[in-house]
Amino acid sequence: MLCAMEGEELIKPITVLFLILVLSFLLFFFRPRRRLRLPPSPIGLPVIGHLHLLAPIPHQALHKLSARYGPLIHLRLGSVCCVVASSAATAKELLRTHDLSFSDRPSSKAVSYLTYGLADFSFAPYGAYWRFMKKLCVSELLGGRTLDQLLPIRREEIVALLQTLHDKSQERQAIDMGGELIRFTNNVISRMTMSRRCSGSEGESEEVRRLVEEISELTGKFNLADYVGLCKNLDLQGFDRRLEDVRRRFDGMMEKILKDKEAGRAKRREMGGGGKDLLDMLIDISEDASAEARLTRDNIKAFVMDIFVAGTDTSAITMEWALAELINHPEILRKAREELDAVVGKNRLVEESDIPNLPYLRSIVKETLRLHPTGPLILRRSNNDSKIDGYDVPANTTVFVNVWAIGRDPEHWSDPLEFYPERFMEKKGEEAMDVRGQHFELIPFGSGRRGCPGASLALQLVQSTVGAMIQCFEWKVGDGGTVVDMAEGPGLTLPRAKPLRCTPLSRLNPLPLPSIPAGAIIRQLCVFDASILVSSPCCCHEMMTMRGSVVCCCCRGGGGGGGSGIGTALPTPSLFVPSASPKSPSLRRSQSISVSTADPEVRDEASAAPLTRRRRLILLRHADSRIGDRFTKDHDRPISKVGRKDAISISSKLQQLGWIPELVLSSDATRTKETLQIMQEHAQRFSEAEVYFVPSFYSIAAMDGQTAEHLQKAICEYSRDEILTVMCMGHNRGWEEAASMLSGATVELKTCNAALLEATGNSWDEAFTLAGLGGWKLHGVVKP
Ligand code: HEM
Repeated sequence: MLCAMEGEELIKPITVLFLILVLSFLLFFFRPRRRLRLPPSPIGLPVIGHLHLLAPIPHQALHKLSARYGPLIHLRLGSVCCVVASSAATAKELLRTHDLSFSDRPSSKAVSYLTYGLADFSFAPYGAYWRFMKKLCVSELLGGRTLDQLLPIRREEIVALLQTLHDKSQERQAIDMGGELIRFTNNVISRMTMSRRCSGSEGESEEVRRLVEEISELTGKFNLADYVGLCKNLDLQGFDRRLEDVRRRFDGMMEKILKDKEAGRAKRREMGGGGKDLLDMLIDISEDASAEARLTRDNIKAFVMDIFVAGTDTSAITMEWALAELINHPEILRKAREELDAVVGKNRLVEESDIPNLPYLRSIVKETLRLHPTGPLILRRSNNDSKIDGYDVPANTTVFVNVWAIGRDPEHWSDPLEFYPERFMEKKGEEAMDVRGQHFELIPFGSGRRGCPGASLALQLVQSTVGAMIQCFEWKVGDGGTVVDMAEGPGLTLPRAKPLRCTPLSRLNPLPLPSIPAGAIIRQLCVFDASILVSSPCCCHEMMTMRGSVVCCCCRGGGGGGGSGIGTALPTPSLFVPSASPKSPSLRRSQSISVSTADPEVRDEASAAPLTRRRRLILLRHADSRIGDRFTKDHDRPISKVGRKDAISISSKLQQLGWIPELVLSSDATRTKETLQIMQEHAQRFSEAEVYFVPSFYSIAAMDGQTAEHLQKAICEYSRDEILTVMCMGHNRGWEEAASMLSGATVELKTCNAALLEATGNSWDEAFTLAGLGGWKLHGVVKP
């Protein structure tokens, strides 16, 4: 009886469990399935889907399809599900509103093989490694500080290019400008990356150039194996053999370069000092056991490949299109030359530091990037299901943003096919339209997390080179033609269908070339090593002390200004310039630096007229706060006793330095409000500022990588052009991340620390546009 009872009791739970399992199984398989609402799509063919619709030039074909089916369309390329965005609004939805969901890139057999299994940066999946590399790119490798240090390389290569053009002009021969410009950008990138040129007698450097061409071709070519499942393991197009050959050659060459580099580093260590290129910085980080992520040898090789592939053709082809447009528009060429003659004159070569005063030249480059974006299709991949414009975009969808089509959208651009730089100068404020991902009707460098980290370098290079070509030469169509053919050819980077052949005629004879002092490159390359910093003509007039001696800090603004390199530093003991990288020992030093307390306006000495205005941004983290009880929300935590003392101290120090804000934008959290209140009570001049509490400052600081852009928007919205000093008060991580991203240095902000940043521009919008990420000058971090 007892046994029977126990048996029954046992059977009951098993039966119930069984029923639950059966029910769950039935519910799962017969659940009402939500039908996906995919974007509109043309009729596809079996197996290949819409592949046949992409010929002959994908971005043009996609543009035609979007004109018929709308700004968001759905395609099936073989077995790969894709969506294509062709309007500013849909691009914004994908790249800003849903940035995180679309922050991966699709991979292909060629990409995966050539990048050592996605060990690079451009195709690395969005995750910890990519974030580490992004930070490194923005703050060091491609940041403002590094770009300044490598300025002499760009200047020297421009001079070499002009000299070549000048020599050829004497022979009155038509030349292949595309070829000259690709050689030029390869030389710049190659010297910045590994201190070698890509032309001349160095055979292996020539090989780099050939390899870059082949890698770009292979990664951009359509491979059936990536799209049609049946062909996955077949090599119908003979790709595999070429991939193996290219990778073997690239790897062999990189191994040799790395070995040479390692030998050179060992020698330099023995002798002390020495310059650093990007490869040195990468090796430093790979050897740093305390680095956030460990860089492997494959990571380094793959990153070098990225920089070459992403950075050379794109910039060269942009310059080629700009020149072609100028030759076809002599009136625009004349106006640009007049601007250059008025601002720069004929006795010296245009410099990067002249660019802020050359709005027409900047507009020409913007107009070129609008009509001829050398990344015509941005490629992303969704990592989860999203809703865009009311349509479903499932996870794992390949996304194309048609930048080329967006730049020609008549909704945003009048006479969109006209080359008309004036459109950026017509209405007040429009001239400052940003090309770096803020205005979605013009996104040649993409936008959001995966936006181009080389945009500042590319703009500096393209603007100054196009400026120099306009300044020094008249241009004629080559081989007897009268108009340059503007047809596009197939390829990832919008190449021209026919090479640009033209004849340069020297306009200034002799060319106003600067004499480059021997050792100038060493001085710039070795800027991390103070022992090699010596006096030499320098652009900036600010000095810093390093290892006891006072030297020019070579901070911003190009060179050739002719100031003496040696001067006297102002004593400002409470300021510390954060190291370029806390990870890399050679970049870890902190130095005292002078802070300009002068009127923040840059003046043309001859006319005493203001040209561009210095704009100062103080990023202040709130003072120390008390841990609240369990009923106090984080937002409402008050500041502590130490915080009070610190707030008083920081207000005195900022006042002493003359960094007094006219506008304060502050988070509305209790601890930031209280910090400001104490500062205002203690230092009268802080209470004269206009104050706005911006609630979003509290939440944005917790979001990964978004604070800098958010601050830019808030400042442009709340500030007026005549306000020259703005203080933004908020929280970490966002505040120190924004200070690092804007300045290109690694900035640490403890509570009540203020980062002092400066950029120039006639408006805040212009200052942000011109400086970009990494281009703000960091004066230092003030501590209580
Ligand atoms: C006119 C010149 C250039 C143009 C038009 C251009 C355009 C672009 C575009 C459209 C993207 C994709 C952005 C996105 O997904 O939102 C990109 C990514 C990238 N660019 Fe550039 N670029 C140029 C120059 C450079 C230079 C000079 C470098 C470096 C030396 C560079 C390095 C990169 C890298 C590493 C990426 C991948 C970023 C990532 O995946 O996170 N680019 N570029």
